[in-house]
Amino acid sequence: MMNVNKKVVIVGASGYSGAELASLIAKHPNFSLSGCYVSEQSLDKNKSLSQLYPEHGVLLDTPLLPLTEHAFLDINEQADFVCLCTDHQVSVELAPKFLAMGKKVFDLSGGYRLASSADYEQYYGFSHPYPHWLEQAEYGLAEWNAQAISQAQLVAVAGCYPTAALNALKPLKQADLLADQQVIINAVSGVTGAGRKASLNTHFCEVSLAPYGLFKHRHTPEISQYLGHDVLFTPHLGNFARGILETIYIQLKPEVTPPQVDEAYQVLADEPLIRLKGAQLPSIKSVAGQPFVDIGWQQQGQQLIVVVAIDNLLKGAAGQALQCMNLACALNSEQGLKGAW
Ligand SMILES: NC(=O)C1=CN([C@@H]2O[C@H](COP(=O)(O)OP(=O)(O)OC[C@H]3O[C@@H](n4cnc5c(N)ncnc54)[C@H](OP(=O)(O)O)[C@@H]3O)[C@@H](O)[C@H]2O)C=CC1
Ligand SMILES: CC(=O)N[C@@H](CCC(=O)OP(=O)(O)O)C(=O)O
Repeated sequence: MMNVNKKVVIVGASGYSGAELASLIAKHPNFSLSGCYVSEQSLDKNKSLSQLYPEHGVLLDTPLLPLTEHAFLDINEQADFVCLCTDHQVSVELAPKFLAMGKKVFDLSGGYRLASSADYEQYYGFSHPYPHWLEQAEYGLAEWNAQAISQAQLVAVAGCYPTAALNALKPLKQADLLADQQVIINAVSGVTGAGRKASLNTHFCEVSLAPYGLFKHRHTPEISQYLGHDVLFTPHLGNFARGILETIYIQLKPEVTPPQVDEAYQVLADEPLIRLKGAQLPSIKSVAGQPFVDIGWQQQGQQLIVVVAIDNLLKGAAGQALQCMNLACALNSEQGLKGAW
């Protein structure tokens, strides 16, 4: 094993993706946690992570520090990598500060994922203040952009729904099997996808199974941009804690045969965190709490239905962020992930 030892800071460590990432870092042979931060006003400041997440026990007996001016000085001195597990606009403002210190930044939000400033206005509701960094950011879709991720100073870790959709669709696009029609993606996410903060939509008594964000969800341009194909994406919130399942409806080009589709997926056959299921269809149960992407498909004539499942907090957030950090250190991207399951 290479002699790598990187000190990692997590900002937003009390949130669902931040705590998951802290737990992965604490167990990783080449990384150590050098600081876990929350906002200056946080109700959780100075609590320990294990107080909030007792399931992690002493492993995360580390304090949640407020991100004060002094904290920035500490981070400048101590950290190699900074992971932002914060809301988009918080990440947009924080990233340039850490980049100016020369840190490598791994942003789990959507703040640096899209190429177009106009898309930020339309889908995120703000005008992007740092187009220079937007241009520099590399998209953190580990299996598809490893070389760029390994060199980048700013990695915009891919979104949860896009991670599932892109791994399911890019093999078909790359093999030129998709007809021109829009691809239709129906997705269901568990409630941890909405983060830890309280809101009426995620209240236990309110959660059911319901669609949201029709035509305007911010993951529509993210999937289209990195697939190079139009998609109609509809997310749903389901009444379970974690996991994403997407059912994807595809019109294939004329004459495309099932063996050609099977062959297209072989591009992912050697990826340690991707499990190709063929005609066996994935479910949330087989991926929840695990770092994998499960992909299954069935074809009838020129219609293809692909079903893909991931855990939103692992492959959809913290697990993929860890893959990107591994790539930045020339480690195997699954280091600290695969052996644990
Ligand atoms: N949950 C998921 O499945 C996924 C989430 N993401 C993205 O990752 C990011 C985090 O998501 P998630 O973990 O769900 O969010 P949470 O709401 O669970 O956590 C947000 C964290 O940010 C902290 N925080 C808020 N404001 C600030 C600030 N100004 N400075 C420092 N820390 C701050 C919060 O603590 P406090 O408010 O107490 O300060 C908390 O620790 C988001 O951008 C989300 O879109 C990406 C993929 C999947
Ligand atoms: C269930 C739920 O609310 N999910 C979130 C998406 C999860 C997420 O955090 O989005 P990013 O991957 O872009 O960061 C949503 O639809 O806004």
